[in-house]
Amino acid sequence: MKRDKISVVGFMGSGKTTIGLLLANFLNYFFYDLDEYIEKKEGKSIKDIFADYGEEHFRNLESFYLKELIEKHNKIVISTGGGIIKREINRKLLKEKTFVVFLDGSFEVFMNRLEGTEEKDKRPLMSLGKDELYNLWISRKPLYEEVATLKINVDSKTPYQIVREILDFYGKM
Ligand SMILES: Nc1ncnc2c1ncn2[C@@H]1O[C@H](COP(=O)(O)OP(=O)(O)OP(=O)(O)O)[C@@H](O)[C@H]1O
Ligand SMILES: O=C(O)C1=C[C@@H](O)[C@@H](O)[C@H](O)C1
Ligand SMILES: [Mg+2]
Repeated sequence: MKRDKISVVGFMGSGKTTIGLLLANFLNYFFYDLDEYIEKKEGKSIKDIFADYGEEHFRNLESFYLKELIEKHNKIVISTGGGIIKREINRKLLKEKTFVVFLDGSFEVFMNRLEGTEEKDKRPLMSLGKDELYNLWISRKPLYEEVATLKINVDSKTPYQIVREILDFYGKM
């Protein structure tokens, strides 16, 4: 059961959406990006959800829709939002029900990859100062590690190389 559900976790800009989609295509699994799923289900952008109802409300939606996706589907890849590991209930669910890929790497690389992309403006937390964002990454890193079935360093690797590594490991499980 657990093998049929893959989740991708990591900080903003680590490549969750890119890698998750490519991985799903290789495996012929369904693909869901949790951020996009929430926006579609709620008919509102994440930025507007944060602005109108606050982060706590967004976190409630995030937990609700994560559970819904995991319960509803098999043969699925879910790319999560960067803050999914904040809540213990999400970490427990991810660990118990999915094969979790943590996209690790350097903060500078993540920030450079987001620079100049549309994604940057879509993420309310990207308006935090660089020091605050860095501290957020440092405080979250152990939580990503706690849930990870597989940790991959994504610095200086193409998306194809990363997916190949995941598939190599996944095939051996
Ligand atoms: N391995 C890689 N090498 C080079 N560029 C990459 C790599 N992975 C992702 N990118 C690029 O980096 C940017 C961020 O990637 P992506 O949107 O997949 O990250 P994310 O983790 O989903 O971010 P967010 O948390 O903001 O949703 C995109 O422009 C993407 O094309
Ligand atoms: O790192 C975070 O806390 C977030 C990351 C994004 O993927 C979105 O889920 C949202 O902007 C919050
Ligand atoms: Mg994304």
